[in-house]
Amino acid sequence: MTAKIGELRDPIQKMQPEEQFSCGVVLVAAGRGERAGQSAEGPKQYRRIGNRPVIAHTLDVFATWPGTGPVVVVMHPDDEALLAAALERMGDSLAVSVVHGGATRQLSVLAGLEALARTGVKHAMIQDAVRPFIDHALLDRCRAALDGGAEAVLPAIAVADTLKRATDGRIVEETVPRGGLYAAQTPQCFRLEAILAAHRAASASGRSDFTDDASIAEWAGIPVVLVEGSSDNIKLTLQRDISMADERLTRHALPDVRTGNGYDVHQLVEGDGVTLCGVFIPHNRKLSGHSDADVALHALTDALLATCGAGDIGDHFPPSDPQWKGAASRIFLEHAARIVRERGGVITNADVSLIAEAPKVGPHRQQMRENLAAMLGIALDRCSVKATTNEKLGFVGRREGIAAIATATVVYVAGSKA
Ligand SMILES: Nc1ccn([C@@H]2O[C@H](COP(=O)(O)OP(=O)(O)OP(=O)(O)O)[C@@H](O)[C@H]2O)c(=O)n1
Ligand SMILES: C[C@](O)(CO)[C@H](O)COP(=O)(O)O
Repeated sequence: MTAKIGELRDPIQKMQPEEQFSCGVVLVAAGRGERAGQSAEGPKQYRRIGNRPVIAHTLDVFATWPGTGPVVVVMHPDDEALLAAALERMGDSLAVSVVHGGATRQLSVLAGLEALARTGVKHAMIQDAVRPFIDHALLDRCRAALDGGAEAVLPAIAVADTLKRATDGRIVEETVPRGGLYAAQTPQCFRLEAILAAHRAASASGRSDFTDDASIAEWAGIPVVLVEGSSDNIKLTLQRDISMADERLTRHALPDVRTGNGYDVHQLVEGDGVTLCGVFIPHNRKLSGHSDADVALHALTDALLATCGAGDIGDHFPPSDPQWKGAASRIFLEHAARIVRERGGVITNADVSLIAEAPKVGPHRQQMRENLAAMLGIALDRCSVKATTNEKLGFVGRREGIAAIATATVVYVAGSKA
């Protein structure tokens, strides 16, 4: 993703034609994170949790949510390099622009809203960069309230602790009844025109100390509707919040191991040999197909694509396309491996079973495994080729065709785009 200060791409380009919802995001990230303390990685929004900057996790949630329109990131002028590095792996799924923030959160939000207003979107979600644990269900609840006509939507959770008021933080004065009290979260969502007018008015009247945007709406007389927040949606405020977030994403995260399977069959016709796992084996038949009909590589290509929901071989290489006539099937497998890697996948195993009465696979097995290892760029002991006859049963038994079954195992790294 490349974004320059002030640059903003057309927000509508991301929208489906039939989609009425047009909502941009203001992501405030211009704070100094003083309560969290100093760090070599920069202010808290750039600290690494789960091996990625906090802000990248937050942006990821919007990048994968279908309602997201243009995003304005509000940054501190000193953080240009930190932000550029954080955005580096985001890909092109978001239309991001960047503006400079102000001395308080309120002023930063105003700068973001002014930029977002230039895109023409109807709604704005205002989000703290330091709340990386928002989720799609929460965004859906906010969207439903906006779709229902709300001018201002506040995700919040009912206060669960008993509340005390104390004079100097040491001597309790009273217990505050907690009924009807809620802890405010972000994203706080608004009809853009309404919240921008409220923010401008607040600023013009000399106020710059509102700690959230719902309170500016309240101040301006805009009714604020509550939706259920999420107890996971904490704001990373102190060092211990950052440590806990890192622990949650790194140490306790299950490895994202995925398997995909693939199956393919090609007919045997008169010919002089078959190609299996890239090895040509002389034979009195050949496999018929649009490409070189390497049934093993086709099954493995499908298995790899299945680990990241990337469709099947026919989606990428339509049999109707003349350029694939007679093509070497390694092109298909290498393409699938590239897609997996681009999405953060590490291929850890490739297993192919061939089902054929003839020719004999055994003498070629080692070469086939070496071919797979080279095509996938992985170690030989992660590649397996097996063969069996079909005990003379069915179409394989009648030597009318050869079938292949493949299983791919891929580990996707935390924060990958798969
Ligand atoms: N002048 C400011 C202050 C805050 N924020 C942003 O508002 C969000 C919530 O603010 P907070 O947690 O208070 O962050 P900081 O102001 O950075 O923290 P601190 O008060 O500890 O310095 C953060 O994403 C922060 O980057 C901002 O964009 N501009
Ligand atoms: C906007 C906010 O995250 C809602 O809870 C919060 O008000 C930010 O507060 P801070 O004073 O900037 O930490």
